[in-house]
Amino acid sequence: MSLNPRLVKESFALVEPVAGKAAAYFYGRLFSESPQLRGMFPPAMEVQRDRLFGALTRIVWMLDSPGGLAHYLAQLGRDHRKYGVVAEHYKAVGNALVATVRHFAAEIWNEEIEAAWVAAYGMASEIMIEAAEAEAGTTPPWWLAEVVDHEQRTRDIAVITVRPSQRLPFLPGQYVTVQTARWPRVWRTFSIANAPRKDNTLRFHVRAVPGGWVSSSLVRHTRIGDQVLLGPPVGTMTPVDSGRDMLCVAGGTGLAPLKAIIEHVVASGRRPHIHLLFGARSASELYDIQDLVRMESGFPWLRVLPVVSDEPAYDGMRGRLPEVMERFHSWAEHEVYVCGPSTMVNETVQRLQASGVPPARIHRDTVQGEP
Ligand SMILES: NC(=O)C1=CN([C@@H]2O[C@H](COP(=O)(O)OP(=O)(O)OC[C@H]3O[C@@H](n4cnc5c(N)ncnc54)[C@H](O)[C@@H]3O)[C@@H](O)[C@H]2O)C=CC1
Repeated sequence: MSLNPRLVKESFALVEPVAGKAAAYFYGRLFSESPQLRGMFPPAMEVQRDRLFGALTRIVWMLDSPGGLAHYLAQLGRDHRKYGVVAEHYKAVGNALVATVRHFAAEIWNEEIEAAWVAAYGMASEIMIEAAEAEAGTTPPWWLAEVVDHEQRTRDIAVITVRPSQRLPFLPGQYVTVQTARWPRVWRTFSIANAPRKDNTLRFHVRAVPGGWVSSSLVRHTRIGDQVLLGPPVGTMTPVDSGRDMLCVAGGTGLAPLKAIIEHVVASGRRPHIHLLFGARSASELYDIQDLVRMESGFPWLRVLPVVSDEPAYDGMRGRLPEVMERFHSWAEHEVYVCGPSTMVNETVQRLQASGVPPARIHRDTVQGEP
């Protein structure tokens, strides 16, 4: 059996347009064949279904770039330790996955395509299992952390500081999954908003989104002294030490990882010029501006530029972030970091590329928020 990315992609193209149905079919197969696995998943499966497809789509489209894929799969494998996943569970998942693609790509299905899927899944699961096993014994599958600070910055946004009971090593710009006592087995991702600290604390910028179980629980129902669980750090938007000046474009709580990156650069002793565009819908939503102004006054090479999009009376820089960004000089020589709502990130990245910033100097990450 050999890897055949073309056959996998061609058959997956028939599944993608019916992603919702396919995910439901997949979990139906999985739980009917292995009912003991149901308890590992949250009671409500909607977000889980989207995640499955998000990950699967990413894997399928990355099959031609083995280096990036292996890195992604290794992170995924390490992250899955927190669910209690062990090697034998992968077989059940593989069977359900192949059955699902066979069902939805029935019109073109043949032995060759089946072999391509079995080979691709075998390769992917092997990398995930090996990465997970390599960490067993040295790194915990998840960390217990105590909430040591909870600042309500707006009605919906809180800045929360936690201290894990064991050291949690991470790189500035990475994110972790968080589980609260209120919603067992429901994990949501949040970026760590600080560079690694001696006291081992981590900060999160959390907006309670409508229908967001974990975010609402963190913003509205969590108090100092409460405990949360954290998954291992993941993400590839980390600072590049190229010596170039930097542009950071932050939409709302997408500020979190960019603040960690800036904190890291400031502490490194390097002196690049950093422009931080921090966008919010209204002035009152510029929830971290005081902290940022403090950072700016301690590091003269940092310029914080608050931008407000939806408040005509705002007495400062107004407009949509991707457009405001273009009012300045060219960013073609900068290292650029972008984070926020996905539509904002996509448009910002497109405009940067169109204006001549090479893709390799544009750094972004795809963090899945709630709901
Ligand atoms: N909390 C965290 O740790 C992290 C959050 N994120 C993501 O960041 C986002 C933050 O959301 P909110 O704070 O609710 O932001 P928001 O909806 O309040 O918007 C923040 C800024 O982005 C701009 N914006 C929003 N949609 C836009 C669009 N379609 N085109 C151009 N500009 C647009 C707004 O004008 C505003 O300046 C979420 O999608 C979240 O998943 C990403 C990484 C980490």
